[in-house]
Amino acid sequence: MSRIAFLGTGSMNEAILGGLIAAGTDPSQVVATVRRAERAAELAGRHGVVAVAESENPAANPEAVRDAAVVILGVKPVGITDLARSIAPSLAPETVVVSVAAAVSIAQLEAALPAGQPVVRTMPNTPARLGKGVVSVSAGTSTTPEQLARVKSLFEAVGTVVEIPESQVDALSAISGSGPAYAFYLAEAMAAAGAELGLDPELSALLARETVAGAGAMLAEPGADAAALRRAVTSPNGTTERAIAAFDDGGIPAIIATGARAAAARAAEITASLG
Ligand SMILES: NC(=O)C1=CN([C@@H]2O[C@H](COP(=O)(O)OP(=O)(O)OC[C@H]3O[C@@H](n4cnc5c(N)ncnc54)[C@H](OP(=O)(O)O)[C@@H]3O)[C@@H](O)[C@H]2O)C=CC1
Ligand SMILES: O=C(O)[C@@H]1CCC=N1
Repeated sequence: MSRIAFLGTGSMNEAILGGLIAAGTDPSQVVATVRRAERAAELAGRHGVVAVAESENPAANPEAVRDAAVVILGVKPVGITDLARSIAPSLAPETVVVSVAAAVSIAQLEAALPAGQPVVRTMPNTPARLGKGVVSVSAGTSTTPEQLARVKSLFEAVGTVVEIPESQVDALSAISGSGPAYAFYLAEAMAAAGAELGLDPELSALLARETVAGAGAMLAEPGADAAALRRAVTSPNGTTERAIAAFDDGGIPAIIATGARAAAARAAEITASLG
C-alpha cells in the first residue's frame, strides 16, 4: 500500500498534493476528493491525479481511502469529524489518518475513527506547493514511531518538518500556519504605501512583491538571521533607519504579537466549539 488519498482538496491540500508531485510522487498513486465536479476536473487537469467529486459520487471519500497508506483530511475544521466518521468503516487498520485542520484535536479525531487507528495531527502552510512549507507533526495515541516517520518523510518532500507536542499547535499555527498571509499582507501594505508616495500602483505592487519574495529567499539561505539581514539594509542615520523607527514608534512588533495571540485564541475557541 503506497497510495495517498487527499480528502477535501482545497487551498491547503492542493498545495501539499502539488508539492509532492513536483517532488516526484507518481500521480497514479494519488487520489483527491472534493465536493464539486468543476473542482475535481480542475485538479485532475492540473496534476494528473484521479479526482472525484462527492456531488457526483456520494461514496467518493470512503472509496478513496480503500488501500490508501496515508489519508490526508483537508476539509474545514467544522467538517473534519463528520468526514472521519464517514470513512471509518472503510479504513484499513494500518492506514495513517493525517489531519491538516486547525483546531481539531487528536482526541476529537480519534473519537471519530475506529479504536487504535493511527492518527497524525499536522499544521502545514501553503508554501508547501513550492517545496518551501513548514509542517508540524504530532502523533496520535496509537501511532507507531514508524508510522510517524512515514508521515514526516512524506512532508519532508514539501518543506521543513518539525515535531511538536499537540499543546503547541495553536501557537505554531499562529506563526507558520497563518504566517504566509501576514507576509502577503505586508506586501499589500507596501504596495499601497508606494502608490501613496506617487508611484504607479502596478509598479508599486511589482516592487512590493519582488522585494518581499527576494527578502524571503535571503531568509531561506542557511544560517540566515532576520535581524542581521535587516541591519545590513539599515545605514546609520540613513533612510531605512527612519522607517524602522517609525514602525517601532507605531508599535508594529506589539501589533504582530497581538495578531498572533488572536489567531491562537481563535483556534482554542474553535476547538471548544467542536466539543
Ligand atoms: N489555507 C491554509 O493556508 C491552511 C489551511 N489549513 C487547514 O486546511 C483545511 C482546509 O482549508 P482550506 O484548504 O483553506 O479550505 P478550502 O475551502 O480551500 O478547501 C476545502 C476543500 O474541501 C472540499 N470539501 C468540503 N467538503 C467535502 C467533502 N465532504 N468531501 C470532499 N471534499 C470536501 C471542498 O471542495 P469544493 O472545492 O468542491 O467545495 C474544498 O476543496 C482547514 O481545516 C484549515 O484549518 C491548515 C493550514 C493552512
Ligand atoms: O485561517 C485558518 O484558519 C487556517 C489555519 C492556518 C491558516 N489557515
